[in-house]
Amino acid sequence: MPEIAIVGRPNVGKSALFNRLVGRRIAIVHDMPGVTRDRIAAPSQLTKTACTIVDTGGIGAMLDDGFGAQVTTEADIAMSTADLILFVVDAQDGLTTIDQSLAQRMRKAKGKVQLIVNKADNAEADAVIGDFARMGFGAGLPVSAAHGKGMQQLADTIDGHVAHLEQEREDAEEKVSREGLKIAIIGRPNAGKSSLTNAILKDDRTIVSEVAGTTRDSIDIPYERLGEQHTIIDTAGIRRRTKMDSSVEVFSSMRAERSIRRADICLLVIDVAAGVTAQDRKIARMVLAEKKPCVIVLNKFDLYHPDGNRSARLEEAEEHVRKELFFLAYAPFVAVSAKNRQSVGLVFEQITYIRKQAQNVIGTGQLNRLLQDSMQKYPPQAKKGQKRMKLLYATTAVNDHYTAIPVPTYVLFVNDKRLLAESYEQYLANRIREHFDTPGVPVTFSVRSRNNKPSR
Ligand SMILES: Nc1nc2c(ncn2[C@@H]2O[C@H](COP(=O)(O)OP(=O)(O)OP(=O)(O)O)[C@@H](O)[C@H]2O)c(=O)[nH]1
Ligand SMILES: Nc1nc2c(ncn2[C@@H]2O[C@H](COP(=O)(O)OP(=O)(O)OP(=O)(O)O)[C@@H](O)[C@H]2O)c(=O)[nH]1
Repeated sequence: MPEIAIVGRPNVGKSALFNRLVGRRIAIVHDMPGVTRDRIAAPSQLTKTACTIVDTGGIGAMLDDGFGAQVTTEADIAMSTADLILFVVDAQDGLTTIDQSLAQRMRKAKGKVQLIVNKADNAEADAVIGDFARMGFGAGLPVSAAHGKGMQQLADTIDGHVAHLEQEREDAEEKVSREGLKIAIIGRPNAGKSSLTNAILKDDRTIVSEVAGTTRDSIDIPYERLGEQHTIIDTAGIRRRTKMDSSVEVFSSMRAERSIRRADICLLVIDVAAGVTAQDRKIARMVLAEKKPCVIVLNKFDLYHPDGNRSARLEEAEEHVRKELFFLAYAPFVAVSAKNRQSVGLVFEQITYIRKQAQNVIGTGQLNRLLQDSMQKYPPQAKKGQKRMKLLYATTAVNDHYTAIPVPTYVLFVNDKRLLAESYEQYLANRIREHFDTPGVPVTFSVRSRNNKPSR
């Protein structure tokens, strides 16, 4: 559901406006540290379209170092999470320096900022409205939350914006259904990528050969499966030329990288008979770096201790692969024999399951509760002489454009990101994984604090 955030310095009337929009009379108090979205977000009652109104006021209160920092943090949260920001100023106070610094901060999100001039109760107030235009967000919409003035125009503005978003989403969905799921088949030369592609397509459109790196080029193969559109990106090796022998691996990893970027999901083909090699690890790291959904395909399983019992072999193979590719722990794996077209259906079972589970994006309220709860159970350790890491607020940012498999980034707003240890981040990631079953999709964080620019 689209999110409309109300941002502004203290006392401009954010709560009053919030209450108007959500149809509540009583003011909401923000006296709890670590307020979660539940207490400050509510469905809009005034608009035609369904959306959530979020009052950011109070989120930054935990910072206890002045409302300047508080308001800035709230604006940052709104910018990274909201679909539309209602930037509220006070017609009776006129333009203040805090308004101006907020404006400065929000300039990069200009397209989604709507200036609201509140407390425009009467004609006198209208006189100062022109001043606010200096901030660069237009003249602003004059309203009076206290008297209910301008509420219809405000509702119309929000509706207009939501309709625009809806159109964008529909266009993107249409594109996805047209193009289908883009599946990159990657792996080192000779792992069996072409064989897997053929097994999937059940014909011999690509040439399979005994020599490493024989396939001509990476190719996009559109095809339909059970009424669903897919595109297979077959990242084949390169033509083997004698003088190029030593660079075969370099070229193939460049190709792999390009394919990974374009894909919605990667099938990382491992020649299980040969074991995980340095090049497999390199390609796996590319998948992780691009934050792509992934299934590990253990190919040539027919050659892996063929006489042993299947489940024991599988267990052993899994142990090896998990150990070698520990950083790709989110990726489920399947053992197949592409050449014999064995178990190839399992690959699609995984893809379908991943796709289905990925549609359940965690709600902000749930996420905040889970993380606060996790932090209470096992609080972050403070190093000597250092502050303890505090989580102000967490939210989920799904990659901007609609994709077949959305990959969320968990945005954590903390007091100081330098206090967040990698092991602690891992702990939080594991908690998320435990509670929200999204196999095949990486759990990644973007950690922000007011002292530092976002870097992760
Ligand atoms: N005259 C007038 N007063 C208003 C209007 N809207 C809000 N107020 C008053 O302004 C004061 C602050 O309103 P709030 O809604 O609490 O402001 P806020 O921005 O949420 O404040 P913080 O919670 O401190 O961030 C209250 O005394 C409101 O009654 C308005 O449209 N006109
Ligand atoms: N035993 C066995 N051999 C396989 C299997 N899959 C592929 N192979 C063989 O492995 C070799 C390489 O297979 P390809 O599909 O050409 O591998 P590729 O990854 O596309 O190779 P490049 O084009 O070099 O990147 C061929 O000889 C295949 O017959 C399998 O499941 N079992």
